[in-house]
Amino acid sequence: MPLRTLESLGSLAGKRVVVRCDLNVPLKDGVITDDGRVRASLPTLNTLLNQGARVVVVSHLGRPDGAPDAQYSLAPVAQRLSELLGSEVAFASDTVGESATDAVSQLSDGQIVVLENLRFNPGETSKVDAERAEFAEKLAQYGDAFVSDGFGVVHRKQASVYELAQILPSAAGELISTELDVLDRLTESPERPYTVVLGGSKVSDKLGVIGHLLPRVNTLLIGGGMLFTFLAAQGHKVGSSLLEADQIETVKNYLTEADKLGVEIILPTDVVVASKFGADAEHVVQSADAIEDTPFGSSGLGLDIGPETAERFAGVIASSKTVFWNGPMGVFELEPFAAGTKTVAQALTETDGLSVVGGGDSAAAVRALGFEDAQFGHISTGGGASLEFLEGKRLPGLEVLGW
Ligand SMILES: Nc1ncnc2c1ncn2[C@@H]1O[C@H](COP(=O)(O)OP(=O)(O)O)[C@@H](O)[C@H]1O
Ligand SMILES: O=C(OP(=O)(O)O)[C@H](O)COP(=O)(O)O
Repeated sequence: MPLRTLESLGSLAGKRVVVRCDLNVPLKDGVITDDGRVRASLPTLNTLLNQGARVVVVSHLGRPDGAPDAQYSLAPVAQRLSELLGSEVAFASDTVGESATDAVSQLSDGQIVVLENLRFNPGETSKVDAERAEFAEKLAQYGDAFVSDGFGVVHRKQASVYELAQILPSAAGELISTELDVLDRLTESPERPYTVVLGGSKVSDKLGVIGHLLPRVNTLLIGGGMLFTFLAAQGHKVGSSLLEADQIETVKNYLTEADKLGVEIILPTDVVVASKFGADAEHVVQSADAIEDTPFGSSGLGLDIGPETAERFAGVIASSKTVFWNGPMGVFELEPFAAGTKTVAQALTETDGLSVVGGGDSAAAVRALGFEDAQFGHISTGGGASLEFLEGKRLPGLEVLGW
């Protein structure tokens, strides 16, 4: 079934429309360091505002624990949205309380409010269906219709993504439609060789997709926080690096399966090992099979792929016809550990084939390192979401919109 698009909702003039965006932007000391996801939400919001809808924006930011936590407030995001729209954006200091109710009731046609972080409420991410449904009912009181446009969360079965879409007349926004157009090209008949580059820190989330990706790709390049579980699976010690010890057996199976399928999984041969997590840490380039043999011993932690690995990855990317990349190769936010991510990004900009970068931090990384969006085939706002899409999974946030 085709995805229900905005047009299916008819004219929304004068109607209250709840819009689920993914405004989960990186923040440093309360300042947005990359506003890509806010910009990506503009087409749908402008379409609705121009129609004269009363727009109620909901989003999560970070992973707070189901209770208010000032460091995850959406207030700076509402401010940035106002600057980008060039008009006033109201902000409610709660999600379904008095402030939200007042702010929504005061909206006139063509006006917009951002409600506080959805994940300040335990119902949003609850594992109990009835709790999510109850929270969705509360959100539904603010809308006559629902537009789902947070592509980065369509793989999450959460109240504002799934249950809310079942309560109100609902459709996908323009961002979701655009994202799916590009990602469809990667799933239907990707030009080969097809390479997927994986890194980042959401290791347990993303290790799970590898099994499903293996039959679809020619080569997998593994960097970022994910690489240490692979090294451990090969029997190497990884010091204090990020490690998912309970995934080691699964990773061993991936390595065997890849052999059977003739898929190459390329692991780093060298790693940048640091004395601690910080920009001022001492650091050395070390062979990936001897991470603990540095002056930092078992307290050393791998924070980037090494230069030999980065060059090897760049070579594979250059000779690929389709490349999808999710997850920075290292802690790019700290200058000493940004080189691997930069080399990989540069290689993607130089490939003749289709290059797609996915993920909030990956997109932020390429921009922070000085690349332009136009140098890539597509920059997706969703990392986990696009990976799960590419592995052929049914995504709850899309299924509920008819897909
Ligand atoms: N070796 C590493 N150890 C710890 N964190 C890492 C490492 N490599 C990359 N990261 C971190 O991964 C984070 C991004 O991961 P993730 O959220 O999975 O990516 P995305 O948002 O693009 O999907 C970045 O903040 C980066 O600092
Ligand atoms: O940043 C996000 O995903 P991504 O890091 O996979 O791109 C989305 O906002 C989803 O956030 P979540 O992984 O906390 O559900």
